[in-house]
Amino acid sequence: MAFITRQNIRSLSSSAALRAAIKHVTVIGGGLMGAGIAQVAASTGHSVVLVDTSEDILKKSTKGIEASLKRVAKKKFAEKPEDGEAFVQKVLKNISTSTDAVSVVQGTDLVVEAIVENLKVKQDLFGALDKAAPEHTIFASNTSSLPIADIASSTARLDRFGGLHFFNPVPMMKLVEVIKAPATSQQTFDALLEFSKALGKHPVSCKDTPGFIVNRLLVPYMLEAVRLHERGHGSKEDIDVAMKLGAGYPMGPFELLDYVGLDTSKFIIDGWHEKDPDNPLFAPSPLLNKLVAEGKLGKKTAWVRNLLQTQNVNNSPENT
Ligand SMILES: CC(=O)CC(=O)SCCNC(=O)CCNC(=O)[C@H](O)C(C)(C)COP(=O)(O)OP(=O)(O)OC[C@H]1O[C@@H](n2cnc3c(N)ncnc32)[C@H](O)[C@@H]1OP(=O)(O)O
Ligand SMILES: NC(=O)C1=CN([C@@H]2O[C@H](COP(=O)(O)OP(=O)(O)OC[C@H]3O[C@@H](n4cnc5c(N)ncnc54)[C@H](O)[C@@H]3O)[C@@H](O)[C@H]2O)C=CC1
Repeated sequence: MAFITRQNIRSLSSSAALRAAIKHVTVIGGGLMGAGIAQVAASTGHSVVLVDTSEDILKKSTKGIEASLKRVAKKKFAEKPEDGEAFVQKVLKNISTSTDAVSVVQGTDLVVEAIVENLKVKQDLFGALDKAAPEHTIFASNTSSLPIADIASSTARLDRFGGLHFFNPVPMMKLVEVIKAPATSQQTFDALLEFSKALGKHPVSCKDTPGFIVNRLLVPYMLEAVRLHERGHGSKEDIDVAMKLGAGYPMGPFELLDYVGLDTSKFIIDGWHEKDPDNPLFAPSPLLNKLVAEGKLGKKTAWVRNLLQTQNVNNSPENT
């Protein structure tokens, strides 16, 4: 039985205040991860603005969110499909889109960045947002592999900057790694933990170390599978089947690389290799490099091709 003490009341009310504090969320990057984060935040009653670089991308992101919500609704409201449709429409109403990050952050409590895995690009974005966002706004990066402290260094709000690392597909994966960089305040860290719980996720606390917990283990494993194949020790199909049936993983390493994105996986491994060139776990893979150079990025390739086609149509003389 829990006794109500003054300390309990204090901690309950401060956690309720933190939960209440994050109402409006700006998600930057409407790709694989950003669309999922926006969907989950909107599904849990947050008001969300999703930002990307073009209206075409945002249209695709919104379509993807709608399709994913329908999958969720199909299960959640199996008995009452009409409630499922109402749920989808209600969640979509919580999401608006913009191509102007600087103007939308002016009224936001939390920025979650999920753009390309490149330190300079992330720093430039946060540097610009820092000047426009209110004092209380917390900044968080969904980076897979970059130090949060390095990204935060482009801002003057080191205490209000942390990591929120979600997993793909965001609507299905329960984990969020919450990263406390050396300068992240306890209040910010607690607010990020509370926010993750408010999304229905299970947060774990991480230090600001390369790959945090999951990717420090998962990325070397996926790359070792590629090397195993490059050495001629197994076909891609057999390696995938072996890890699914022999180790109980839901996807084999090649399926997972395809799912995460070959470009993102390459950004991660190249960045770590640059910092720690003697570590054989971080050795670049010729096969991965070749596929990325050919524009074969995995599951997202069809999405990107589709988008380029749409842009070509929109830019064609008939449409101008
Ligand atoms: C790189 C990084 O920084 C970090 C990372 O993210 S690493 C990657 C981490 N992710 C993983 O390891 C994913 C491993 N894979 C899995 O867990 C599972 O394969 C999976 C959840 C993705 C799919 O599950 P599955 O049973 O294999 O396949 P599938 O039959 O397609 O899906 C089952 C149900 O999940 C749900 N689902 C799957 N993806 C969904 C999505 N994007 N949105 C909504 N629902 C989804 C649906 O309800 C689906 O049922 P329907 O087909 O009826 O719609
Ligand atoms: N793919 C994965 O499985 C996971 C990726 N991540 C991380 O999440 C981040 C995003 O990854 P993905 O969603 O996979 O990438 P993605 O390539 O699918 O999407 C990135 C999106 O950001 C947009 N973008 C780029 N620069 C921008 C800018 N300056 N302003 C606004 N939008 C911009 C792009 O147009 C694109 O739509 C990366 O840091 C990645 O490491 C984290 C967890 C899992």
